[in-house]
Amino acid sequence: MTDKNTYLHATDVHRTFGDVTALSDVSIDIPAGSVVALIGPNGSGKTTLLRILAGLLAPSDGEVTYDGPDATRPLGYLPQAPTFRPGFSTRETIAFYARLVDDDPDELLDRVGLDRVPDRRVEALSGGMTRLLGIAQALAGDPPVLALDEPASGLDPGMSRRVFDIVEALAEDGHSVVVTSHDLPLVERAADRVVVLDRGEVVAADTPAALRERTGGPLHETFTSLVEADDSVAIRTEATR
Ligand SMILES: Nc1ncnc2c1ncn2[C@@H]1O[C@H](COP(=O)(O)OP(=O)(O)OP(=O)(O)O)[C@@H](O)[C@H]1O
Repeated sequence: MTDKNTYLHATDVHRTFGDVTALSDVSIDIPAGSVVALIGPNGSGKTTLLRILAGLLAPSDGEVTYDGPDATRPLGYLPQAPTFRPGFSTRETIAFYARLVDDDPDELLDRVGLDRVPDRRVEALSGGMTRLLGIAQALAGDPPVLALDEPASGLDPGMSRRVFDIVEALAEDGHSVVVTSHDLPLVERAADRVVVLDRGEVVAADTPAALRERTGGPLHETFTSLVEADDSVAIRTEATR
């Protein structure tokens, strides 16, 4: 049975890469009007799950269903390392994406704080600015579901907060937002629900407050108590990439 206010469902998702199991029987719902944060150690399967949720990678088993409203663009996606075609300015780049979905490029740039550098070539943007342009691209067309892979990574504290403010505002507007992040204080502040992955499995899925109650301390303490202290999996799988 699916909740009609849940825009995206992943059911029993399993994904392998050769002999590496990246995800094992993962089931999660991404409700409308909320932020779901995927957290977990490096190599725990967050990006793989996000890409499967975004329809960019097929699960080896299980399924993902979109149950949101009809939309020109149902889902916006920010990759972990957004790249853009060199030789074009920030505004030309976002105008390309905006035109596809009848959106306003200047508003998109303004939303992510890039309105001051419309003429800068994309190859001259800093790492953080490139990420912000990626977020603007993901927002184009106002998709009901946003899947953002580490949107605040590499950003200064002010910009990180701004990005998470955008994330929260999107949820308040009724969007479904699923986000991966290693910034646990920001996750704790912004997420309605936190899914903790470890070695491809969901080891906890709850509200930040409920997770905090497990240890009585901040989210990073719960995180540490939930995930196994062993980096051998990440090292082993790195060799097969
Ligand atoms: N294309 C691939 N080929 C082989 N293994 C892969 C591939 N993509 C991911 N993996 C493996 O799947 C596992 C999960 O990787 P994933 O990138 O989803 O982790 P993550 O939680 O996003 O990590 P990080 O926090 O470092 O970004 C890792 O062990 C990784 O090495």
